[in-house]
Amino acid sequence: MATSNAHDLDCLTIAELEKLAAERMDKQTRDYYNEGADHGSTLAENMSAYQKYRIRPRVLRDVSSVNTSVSIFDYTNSIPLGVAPTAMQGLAHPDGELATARACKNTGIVMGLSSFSTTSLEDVKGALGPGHPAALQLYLFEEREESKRLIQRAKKAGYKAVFLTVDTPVLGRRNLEIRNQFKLPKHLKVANFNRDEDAHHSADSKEDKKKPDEETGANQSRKRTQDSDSKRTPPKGPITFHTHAPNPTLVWERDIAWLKEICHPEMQVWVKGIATAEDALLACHHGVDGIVVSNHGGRQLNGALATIDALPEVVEAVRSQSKKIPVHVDGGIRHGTDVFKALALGADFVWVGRPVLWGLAYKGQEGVELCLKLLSDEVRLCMGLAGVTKVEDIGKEYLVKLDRSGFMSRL
Ligand SMILES: Cc1cc2nc3c(=O)[nH]c(=O)nc-3n(C[C@H](O)[C@H](O)[C@H](O)COP(=O)(O)O)c2cc1C
Ligand SMILES: CC(C)CC(=O)C(=O)O
Repeated sequence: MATSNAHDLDCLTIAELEKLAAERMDKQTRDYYNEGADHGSTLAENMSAYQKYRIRPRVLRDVSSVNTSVSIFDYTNSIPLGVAPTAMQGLAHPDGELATARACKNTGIVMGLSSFSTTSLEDVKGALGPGHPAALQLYLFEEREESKRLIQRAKKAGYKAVFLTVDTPVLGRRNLEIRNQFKLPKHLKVANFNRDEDAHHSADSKEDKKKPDEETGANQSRKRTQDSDSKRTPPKGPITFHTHAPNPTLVWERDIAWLKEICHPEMQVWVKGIATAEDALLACHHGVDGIVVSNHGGRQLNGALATIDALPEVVEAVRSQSKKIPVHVDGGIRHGTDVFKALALGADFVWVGRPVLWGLAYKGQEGVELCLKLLSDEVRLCMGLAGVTKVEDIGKEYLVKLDRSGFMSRL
């Protein structure tokens, strides 16, 4: 993405974008998008943990030409950053995921699409165009046939990868969502499921196919979480995120093998939601194609470590393996310097969630483009000021870490 001098003078930072978006969203949407699980300490720490690192800039290095691009899925992405999959973007703007897709296309940035999008995966891919890469985030349902159909549709539409979300065996406790009795408004639907075309495949009763009621779903989900294992039954009825996204039965051995069988060779299989070296090694052992270090933007296990703190052990574990797979990270990235720090700590690429939703709520496609442009300009500026002209040259020699007493150490 080329740096341009045209600025939106109302919005020069992601922090300003957050404020502008907050004024434009209704309470239910704002709370759903912005909250973290429980007390929100992991959500806050995802951001604040970046402040433990400072950049060691180098000078007199001819930074007249800075190349911020990286290759992902055989595509030249304009910056080492992608749009993380976030559910139900129709809540932010009537154009929803289509606006995000068009913005990704215009800025040369890969898009992650949530299974629980309010636009179908085919329409989103159509808006991105044939040469533009996308990854489908997957919640692997207990009803395997439903997931299989979704994967096959993604393959047909040209998605490059599925990102299996592994941090959601049960849904984290989001108190505002509970208090607001979150409901998808009637004019929106989870567009990849409960479609007429799916009806002939489904064994559900007629009664089960009535419009999803997310409030009832939330109650069902809470009830299922509280039930003991012996009483737990697979979800029945229409597919809603409260009932179907959490799947407590998933395990490495059976499910990764199943997924690879269905996806390969056309689509890669990644795991999203890794936070430890042990699980990174298991991911390598089970032959996944890539890892996203993530805690779901602090929306699942509150008290879990910040993703930038989990990243080094995951990178070290993956580097100890003979077959290297890419390690990406998301969570708390709000500035180009955060992107630089994550790359310096060994990430190959980063993904951003909420800032994109704020852009969408602010001005639809234009707002998402603004968000991506702000981050892009900041990455370029940071690289130039740190004395780095290529992304692959960003390494740990550019960072120091501050301990609690303010003592700085080289990495
Ligand atoms: C409103 C919202 C919805 C999300 N929906 C999904 C989802 O459907 N699937 C998923 O794997 N992650 C989902 N995520 C998590 C993001 O993919 C990503 O991990 C997280 O937003 C990164 O943190 P950040 O928002 O601080 O950038 C969602 C996050 C938010 C904020
Ligand atoms: C479909 C959902 C579970 C969406 C989600 O991942 C989230 O709200 O964090």
